[in-house]
Amino acid sequence: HRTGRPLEESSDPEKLAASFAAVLQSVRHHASAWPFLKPVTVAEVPDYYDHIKYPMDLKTMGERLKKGYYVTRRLFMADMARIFSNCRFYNSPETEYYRCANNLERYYQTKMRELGLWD
Ligand SMILES: COc1cccc2onc(N)c12
Repeated sequence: HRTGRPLEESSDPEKLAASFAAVLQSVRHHASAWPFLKPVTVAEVPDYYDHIKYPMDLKTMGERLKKGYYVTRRLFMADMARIFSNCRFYNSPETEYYRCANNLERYYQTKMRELGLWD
């Protein structure tokens, strides 16, 4: 639960980064996060980068967070959405990957709402 001013009004970048870190941490620990924990390798998927021009993963997001890249909600939400859209673009709907993307995205949105970061 949340206390104090609604987060979306807080312009405090440190508070925002702390909230993004909390969302990222819980998303990383979700059972459906395993395909997204680190970049897809060419070894695993030789043609992946012929199809996916803007790859993203949770490890890269953690690095960006540490570097202070996520100065707005929009930047954080764009990278997270990219993880799911890449997965649903590359994989067919009946695959385990596609199901993981949908499950994890639902959980992510719930966490964002809990922190007053959604809409
Ligand atoms: C290990 O992750 C994968 C392996 C194979 C295809 C994939 O599409 N999206 C992924 N995250 C993925």
